[in-house]
Amino acid sequence: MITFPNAKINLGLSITKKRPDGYHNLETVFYPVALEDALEIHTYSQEDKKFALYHHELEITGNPEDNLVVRAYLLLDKEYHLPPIEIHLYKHIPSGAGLGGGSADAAFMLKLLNEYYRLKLTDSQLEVYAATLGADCAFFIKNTPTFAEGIGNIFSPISLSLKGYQIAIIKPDVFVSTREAFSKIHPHHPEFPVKEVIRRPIEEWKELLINDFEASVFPQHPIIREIKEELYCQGAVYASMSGSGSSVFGLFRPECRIPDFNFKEGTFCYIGKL
Ligand SMILES: C[C@@](CO)(OP(=O)(O)O)[C@H](O)COP(=O)(O)OP(=O)(O)OC[C@H]1O[C@@H](n2ccc(N)nc2=O)[C@H](O)[C@@H]1O
Ligand SMILES: Nc1ncnc2c1ncn2[C@@H]1O[C@H](COP(=O)(O)OP(=O)(O)O)[C@@H](O)[C@H]1O
Repeated sequence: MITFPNAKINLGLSITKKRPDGYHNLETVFYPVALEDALEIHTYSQEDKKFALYHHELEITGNPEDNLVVRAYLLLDKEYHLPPIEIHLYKHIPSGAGLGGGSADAAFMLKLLNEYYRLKLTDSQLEVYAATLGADCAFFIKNTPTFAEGIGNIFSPISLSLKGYQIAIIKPDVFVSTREAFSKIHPHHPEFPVKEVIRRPIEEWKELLINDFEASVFPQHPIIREIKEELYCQGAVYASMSGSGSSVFGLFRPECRIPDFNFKEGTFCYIGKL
């Protein structure tokens, strides 16, 4: 059985408070994007080991047992004693991009196992499992535009549709550590709360909708700021870094002709429709 975990972007991201447990409270809108990995599982005939993971295309660092799809499988296996499985992960969403690719893979693995082995878990139950795998992982269970607060795990649905808009996602060949990005933030409540700005016309977002990580990440990696500026030069109605970086997305009106970008070699570029 096969499924297609998709990326997300952050529309606005305010870091409001450092918590006693070291994590931070934040406010953001997660919006799904059709940039997809492919994830396939089969029951494994060789019963001497629990799983075999094969990944294809983009590289993922780390040991197989640390891969989030494996962690998702082992989490459900602990409760439901699943058969051994063979996993094929075709990676198209760049890692460490602020696009939530690892979290999407994990959430889609939970949904896939639920269907394949008829576990009859509800979305709410799947969200509880997903939340243990990563702060933004549970978003991908329902996978609809969502306002997130708390550590990024308390959700309320929002009615926001960007249907018809085009999106460009550009990721330069630089790595931003989420943990390090948080350590450079001075938390504060925003002048214009994300939840309110998002209800305004998209033309107003450029001045009002802010990703707090940009202020700390741009000075260290000027290339990310340059990409954002280029997206505005090319006609984006709104552009921003996603999550803690290092990708930047630009939203373009349906009728806008997106040019062929000419970024440095090693830069990831995706153009699609919302
Ligand atoms: C901050 C966001 C916004 O979208 O960044 P991106 O991952 O998308 O870039 C996400 O919520 C991230 O979610 P996720 O990537 O799952 O975070 P985790 O693995 O749980 O945490 C990585 C590290 O970031 C820090 N962290 C994470 C979330 C949070 N609310 N406060 C934190 O301080 C912690 O130091 C933690 O060890
Ligand atoms: N299935 C997976 N896909 C991508 N990264 C994974 C996966 N499993 C574990 N990881 C690890 O998670 C880290 C963060 O990846 P990812 O979630 O894609 O980035 P981000 O949180 O910036 O959106 C990577 O450095 C990688 O080592």
